[in-house]
Order: sequence, then structure tokens, then C-alpha cells
Amino acid sequence: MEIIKFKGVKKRYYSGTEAIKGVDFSVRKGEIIGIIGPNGAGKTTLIKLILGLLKPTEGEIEIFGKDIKNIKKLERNKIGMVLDTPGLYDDLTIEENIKFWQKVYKKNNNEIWDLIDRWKLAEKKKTLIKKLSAGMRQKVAILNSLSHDPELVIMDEPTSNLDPEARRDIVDFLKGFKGTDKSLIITSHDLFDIERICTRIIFLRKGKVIVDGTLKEMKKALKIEDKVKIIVSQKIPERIIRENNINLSDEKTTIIPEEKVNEILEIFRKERINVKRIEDEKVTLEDMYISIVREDEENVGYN
Ligand SMILES: Nc1ncnc2c1ncn2[C@@H]1O[C@H](COP(=O)(O)OP(=O)(O)OP(=O)(O)O)[C@@H](O)[C@H]1O
Repeated sequence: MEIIKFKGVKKRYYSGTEAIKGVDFSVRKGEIIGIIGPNGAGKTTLIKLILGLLKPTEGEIEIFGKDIKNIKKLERNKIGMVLDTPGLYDDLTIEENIKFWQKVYKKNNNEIWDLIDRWKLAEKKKTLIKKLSAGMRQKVAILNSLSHDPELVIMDEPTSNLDPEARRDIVDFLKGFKGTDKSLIITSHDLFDIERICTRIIFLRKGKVIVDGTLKEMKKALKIEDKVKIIVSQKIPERIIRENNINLSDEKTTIIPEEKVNEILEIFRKERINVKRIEDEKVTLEDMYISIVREDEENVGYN
């Protein structure tokens, strides 16, 4: 079931900036989507359009199978959100903030109270939001977005402001969305986090979707393959390098495509070259990001 559908959506701000320039995509129930792209690509604008906080200048948006213009307030309780401003009441405590939203949406997610313990906020439950650190506020904003057990959660930069331990807590939690029937859409400049959390990537640049697919599909489309690094104990003789077309990254190391590993190991065995270590050189989302940006710059010019 498709829970979000964009058809030819454009968004022009009053300033004249066209932040979204004709975007089509859909999101199915249970998908975990990462929206990535350079600064100013239109990620936040796209998220605000999904949330109905901005109206499209052109095109159609459907949420839960309905035209977004006809979504009633009550149905909004199916959605949770974390935006750049945490949207918390400074003069309420953590507990009061969460209970307030549960009352507004008339729905509870009891897992929230376990998360408060797990995210080390239990002893701050009765502390006013304005007395919390930026990182703690970010955690509460995430808890708030989940407090009414929404079907679709949308988070703009959820791991910004967090120290490494807190970030790990949040990323581990978000990874848990995989395999559930809840849908999650997040934006982040942290590609390592996106890679760990998401099952599909939408790459935006200058208001357009330039890549949309799983990590595997991206790898295939970009023709970049996972590699393996083989490190040997002695210098590989010239003759062996020449005869077998081996590419060296230094005199004792070769990096080769995964499917050539057995062939090269067999050569080394026959030639009595002792293999010291074999390491995976997996293509990361960051590798793909750089490759897409470079290819795009070459094709259309970066301006
Ligand atoms: N309220 C606004 N009024 C006018 N222009 C805006 C407004 N908000 C964003 N823009 C412009 O729209 C374009 C897209 O901005 P947006 O914030 O959606 O990008 P982003 O991908 O989220 O960027 P970042 O990674 O820097 O957060 C930019 O050129 C930005 O300057």
C-alpha cells in the first residue's frame, strides 16, 4: 500500500526560489527512506510538503491514499515528526510534554517510557525542557514524535546535536523500524547513519530526484562494486604482477573485485606467496554520494 505519492510536485517560495522542481515518487508502508543531498537541495522543503506545512505550487500529493488537501486533523495522528525546531513546550517537563501530545492525539505508545529509561532521561522526567541540554531536547523531540504510536514518522536531521553515545542510542532504535509495518523518512548529512537505518535512498539535488533506490540498486546503477583487499607478507615479484595483470596499491597489497578473490588466492598459493590478511572493502553510501555528485557535476555543471 502506498502511503505517500508525489505527482509532478513543484514548490516555489515567495522569494522566487524554486526549491522543488517537479518531483515524482511514492512510499510504501514499511519503507525506511533516507533523503540525502547537498545543502539547499530541497530536503526540508520536501518534508514540509509531505507534512502539509507547505502547499505545492504545482502537482499533487496524496497521503494515506487521499489528496493532502482533504486530510483531516484527526488523521494527522497517524504521523509523527521531528523538525529542525524541536517543537517542545519549554515550561513543561519531559513527562508533561509527552502526556500533552498523547492527550491531543488521543493515543498512547507505552514504549516511550521504556525509551526514556534506555536513553538515560529517567531522572530528568520531571525537569523543565528549558533546563535540558540541546542533545537531551533532541531526544525528547524524538520521543514526542513517537508518543502517539504513529504509522508514519518523518524526521529532519534526527541525529544532529547528539553526542556519540546518544547518537548510537537513537540510530540503534531507528534501525529497529526495519521489518515493522511502520514507515520512516529521515534526512541527514550523516551518510553512515542513513546507510545503517534506511532501506531506500532518495538523492535530491537542486530540487530534483536524481537517484531513487536501494543501496544495492544504487551500486548497480553506478557500476561500483564491492572490493577485497589482499595483503601479502612479501613483495610480489614483477613477473607475477605482469603475467596476472595484478593491480597493486602498494608492493604488498592488491585491491580486487570480489569475484576475482579465489582466482588471485590460487595464483598466490601456486607461487608460494604467503597471504597475511584479507579485508572487505565495501562500497559505502559516502562513496556513492561522491560518485553521484562528481558525475552530476561533469554532466550538467555545478552552479
Ligand atoms: N522559507 C523560505 N523562503 C525562501 N527560500 C527558501 C525558504 N526555505 C528554503 N528556501 C530555499 O529553498 C532551497 C531548498 O532549501 P531546503 O532548506 O529545502 O534545502 P535542504 O536540502 O534541506 O538544505 P540543508 O541541507 O542545508 O538543510 C534553498 O535554496 C533555500 O535557500
